Parts: sequence; structure tokens; C-alpha cells
Amino acid sequence: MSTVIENIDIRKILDSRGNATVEIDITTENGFGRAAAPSGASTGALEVVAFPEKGIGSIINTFNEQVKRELLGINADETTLIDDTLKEIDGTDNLSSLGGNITVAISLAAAKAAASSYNLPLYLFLGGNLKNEIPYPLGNMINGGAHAGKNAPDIQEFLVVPVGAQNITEAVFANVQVHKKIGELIKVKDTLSTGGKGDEGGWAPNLSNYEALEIQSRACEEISNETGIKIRPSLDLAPSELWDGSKYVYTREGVTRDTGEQIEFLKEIIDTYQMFYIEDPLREDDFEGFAELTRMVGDKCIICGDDIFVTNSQILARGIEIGAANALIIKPNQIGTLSDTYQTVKLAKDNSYTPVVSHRSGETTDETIAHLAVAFGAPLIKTGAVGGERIAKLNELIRIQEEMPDPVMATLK
Ligand SMILES: C=C(OP(=O)(O)O)C(=O)O
Ligand SMILES: [Mg+2]
Repeated sequence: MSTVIENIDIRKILDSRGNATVEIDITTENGFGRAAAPSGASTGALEVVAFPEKGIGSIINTFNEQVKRELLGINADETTLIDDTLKEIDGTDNLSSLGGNITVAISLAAAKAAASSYNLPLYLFLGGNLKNEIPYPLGNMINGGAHAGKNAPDIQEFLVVPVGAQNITEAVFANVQVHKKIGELIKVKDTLSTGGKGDEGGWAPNLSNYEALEIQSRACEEISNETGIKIRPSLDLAPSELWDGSKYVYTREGVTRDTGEQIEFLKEIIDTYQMFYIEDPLREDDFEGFAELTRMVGDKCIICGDDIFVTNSQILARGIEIGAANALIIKPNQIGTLSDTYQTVKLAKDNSYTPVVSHRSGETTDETIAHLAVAFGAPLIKTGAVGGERIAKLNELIRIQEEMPDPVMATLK
């Protein structure tokens, strides 16, 4: 069978925030791949540029004249060649001319077209047929910061991980039970609550950080007891959004914290609430702070870098050198191609950093990251708990589990 790319199309589509993004279709003789790119709100400064400055419309001509001409005739399974061709056409070091969202959608659609040409699901094509581990879902429960309105907590994401789940179905349903319980507890605390949600489907309540932490912790405990499935709280602070140049400004809480105070605050909440996972505890350029916190609590809590590493292997290498974090977020559109995403995952795993494959706050119903998480052997996937664009990935994991001959949940450190 042939994997030669016969056609490639681009279209402008909606994302979950109602913003424009791109979807790519790639056709081979007997295969088809479609991929759409998501967008972030709390983006890392060193991510590749998502869209060209003049918008999606501005690259349609380049796409039709240059990208199409160069890629037609290449084998869809030659991922590195495709990605190198895209980088060469782009000609910048941050993909600002084509836009990383365009390159990543092409790169992923090509891999999906190749998998389809071989009549294989993407996770099997990329990961091989011995892969049988399903990642645990980090479910988003409460949204704050850049993903919610102004009275919501400063902390961006209150998450949970059903660490005791025996399979992905149990895991995703345990997460939604916590989500529902948190909804009930919010209504008791705030009788005027409208039940509004943030960008990633978590509740966006009028609560302080500590009120949200208490509710998160209580809901984990109650649903763990009800279901017999141990569920642990986790957070993404996204604190680059809070940093004013010399301190973290918690507007909702009405306090500021310098770096030392931020580390103390983190130590305290990790201990008090038995946090399983903390993402971006410190601002994105504080490698030393990440290393210090990892030395202090890294044996009992996963310390994950998102905005600090931006799925970039060169930046991750700097972190590895000094022991900054012990896990990292993998968002393909932060780096712009599948092959570069894979390089970062490989470097992480070679150095015992846990890869956590993640959605973005602005998503589509594209399900590709479910396959990437399985193929990369990532033990965690962060892709929300409710909402059409979030369940697209979770339900795909249920389907993947069903078709695997011998599925097991991944091993968590
Ligand atoms: C998913 C996240 O948000 P965004 O997509 O806005 O960067 C995150 O910070 O982990
Ligand atoms: Mg993050």
C-alpha cells in the first residue's frame, strides 16, 4: 500500500472559545488523516507562534502554492522529512511565518493519514503493538486565573487524578463524580452561584483559593469513599500570569508573595492537601525555584513544568541539568511538529521526567492527543473532565482501551 500524499487541504474552523483555528485533511491512495490545532490562553513566552501575524487567511496562498506543492508526493509516514520541509518553508526559528498551529496540524494529519493507509489506529502506528498502557486522566474541576472570570480563584486549574482506578472507564467516571460533587459544594458555599464554567469545563466560582482548595479536597475524599477509588487533588498555578516582575500578585486573595513565600505557600498546600501533582508552581523563567521545590517535595509530589519548558527539548535540557521539575507538559502546538514533540518526550523519558500529554484551553473535538499519550507511554493525560471538546479525547481513550488485547492502567510514580 502507498502512503504517498495525494492531496492536502486546509480550512478555518472554530475552537471551543469561538476563535478561529485550522484543520488539515491529508489524503493518500487509500488513507485519510484529519487534525485540528488548539490554542492556549496562558501561553509560555517561548512557545512557537501559533498563527502568522496577519491571521489564518494570510497563509492560505502560501499554503496552496508552496506547502501543497512541496508536500504532495512525499510519503505520509516520513514524519521528520515532512516536518523539516515545513520548517524550511517557514524559514524562522519560531514558526512565525507559517504559524505553529498550521505546521502541527499538517504534521499530525500526515501521521494520521499514514496510520490510516496501513489500516492502523494512530496509537498503534506510532507506538507499536506492545503498547498497552492507558494514561490516567487529570480532570479539570475548578477554573481560575486566565481561564475564568474575575471573581474566580487566582490559581488557574484545580485538578484531580483517580489514582486508584483500575481502567479508564472507571477513571473518567470517577472524575465526573468529583466534578458533580464540587458543583454541589460550590452551590452550598455560594448560594448566588450561577453554575458557570471556565474555558476547560471546570466550575468558575466566586471562591478564594483556600475555599476552592477545601472544596476540592473534600470532594476527593467523599467520592473516594463512595466509589472505593482513591482520587487525589492536583493543581496548575500558571503563575507567570500572576508575576508582576518582582512578586506573585494574588488579586482574588488580596495578597502578594515573593519567590520564597511562593515556595513556602506551595510546600504548605502540598502537605495540607496531599497534592499528587503541581504544574507550574513558579513563573516560567525561574529554573532555580523549580529545582529548589523539586528537591524539597519531588519525592512526594509530581512537579510538572509547562510554560517553563514549552515542549522544547533544548529548554528541557536546561531544566534537566539542574533538576528543575520531575515531569513536563507535552503540548504539540507549543513546539509545532510531531517529530519535535517526540524528541522532547524521548529526552524526558531518558531522564526520568514524566511526560504529561495535554490539551489547550481553546480546543476542538480533535481526539489526536489521546493516541499520542498512549503511543508516547505517558502515564498522565490532562484533557478536562466534561465538555464536548474534552470528552472527545476521554471517550477516545475508552475506545482505545476496548480494542487493546491486554490493556492496563499506566504506572504512576
Ligand atoms: C492548558 C493550559 O492552558 P493554556 O492552553 O491556556 O496554555 C495550561 O496552562 O496547562
Ligand atoms: Mg499549564
